[in-house]
Amino acid sequence: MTRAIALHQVSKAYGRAPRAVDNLSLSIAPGEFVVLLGPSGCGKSTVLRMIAGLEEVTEGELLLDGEPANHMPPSERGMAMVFQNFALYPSMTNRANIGFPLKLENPRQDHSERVESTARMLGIESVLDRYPAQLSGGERQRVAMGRAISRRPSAFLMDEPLSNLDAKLRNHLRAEIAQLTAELGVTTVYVTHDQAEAMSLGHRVAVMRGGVLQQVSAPREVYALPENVFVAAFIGTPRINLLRAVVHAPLDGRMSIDLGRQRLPLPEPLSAEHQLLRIQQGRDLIVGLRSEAVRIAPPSHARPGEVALSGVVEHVEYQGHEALVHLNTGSQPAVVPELESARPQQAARRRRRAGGGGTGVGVLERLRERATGHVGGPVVSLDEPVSGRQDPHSPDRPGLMAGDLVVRTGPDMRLRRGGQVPLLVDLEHLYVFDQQGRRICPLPRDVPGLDV
Ligand SMILES: Nc1ncnc2c1ncn2[C@@H]1O[C@H](COP(=O)(O)OP(=O)(O)OP(=O)(O)O)[C@@H](O)[C@H]1O
Repeated sequence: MTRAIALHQVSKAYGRAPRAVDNLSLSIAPGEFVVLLGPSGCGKSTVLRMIAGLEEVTEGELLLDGEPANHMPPSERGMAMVFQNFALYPSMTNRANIGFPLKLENPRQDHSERVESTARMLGIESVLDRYPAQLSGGERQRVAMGRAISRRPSAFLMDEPLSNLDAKLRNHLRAEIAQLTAELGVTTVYVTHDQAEAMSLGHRVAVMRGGVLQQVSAPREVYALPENVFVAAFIGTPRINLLRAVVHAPLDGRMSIDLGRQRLPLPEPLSAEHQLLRIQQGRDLIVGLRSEAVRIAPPSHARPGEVALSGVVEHVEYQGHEALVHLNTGSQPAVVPELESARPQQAARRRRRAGGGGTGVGVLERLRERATGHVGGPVVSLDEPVSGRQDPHSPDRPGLMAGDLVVRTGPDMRLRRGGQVPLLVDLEHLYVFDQQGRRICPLPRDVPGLDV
């Protein structure tokens, strides 16, 4: 039988260090495939190990099929773990490795039929009588999976099972894991720091940072409706363009978003969501534009909802099937590591107590200051501002950086470095994040009293 797994406000502390997992709540339905995604050290494996019973829960409650399970011994949980390092017994044949858990459970029974049907499922019948050292990495990981499956566990817990394999094999095994877990219908919790893997495998993806759960949603939703700037920046390749911005809302004129040297005029009549941006007037905000929201085309080609910008070509990355064009639009990129606190609510309260929160101090300074005592620390290796590298096209505006926007084009578009190109921005795909890095446009679902 497959299991429901629920964590209620679960925390894990190792000694006096900041909590490795902080107040995490997550309910996983029987048969569901949930991926825990986040940068190294964010607490993913610790969550998995608490579910397995290999790590004690410091605070909060773990429920298995609705029953409290904080103190249930691992062997009674009926779960199987698959790790990154295959951990097979080198002196046993692969057949004996797969059959080992069955033998432990029931030493007198003949398990050969179960071992062979498991091997068939994984396409490794022909290597059963070899030893692990005689296998390729992919075959070894299949044997490790076979060992986990053979006992017909009620849940699979997989900790980066593919990260030791080369890219081609990883893609191949990824598809196999998806198929296998779907066929078996077993609840699966899968840990990875690879967003592409998470997006392709999970029914839902749980994004963590600094021990704190940031968002749990279906893959499409984490991409299309990231709850904060950290999730927006962690999911998607190339990374979302994040630019510092200010809303400009004159009483007698058209509302626009000021990106530094250029403005994005909001289409009229204003949508309800764009209307609400009026209250943000004058505050430091962050605009998010995924590469598919911007295209290189003249204003005369604008479709409804598209507005014109321009940019200077800094660099073109050819990728074969497409090219990524790095442009300078005269705006200032927002720096992600300090942008979003792992605990936005607490951080906001602290700032209010300190009497801050106005518009006098730059958002980056405040966020950087907040990040100093932060459990997560610097967690993403995203672009830092390059000191001393100023916009060569705007000598009167020191501090502006080159290459603030990345746009996708077909591989054949001829672009000259330093040349000016016209851009069209699709405002349907515009994200706006507030000073705490929370998404405010499109509106979050949980805004009380608002129905737009
Ligand atoms: N046994 C332990 N004792 C002390 N600290 C630990 C222990 N295990 C993990 N930690 C700390 O807890 C935090 C979370 O670690 P964890 O292994 O869960 O992260 P992770 O997201 O799985 O990282 P990775 O992707 O690198 O495996 C880290 O700061 C780590 O150093």
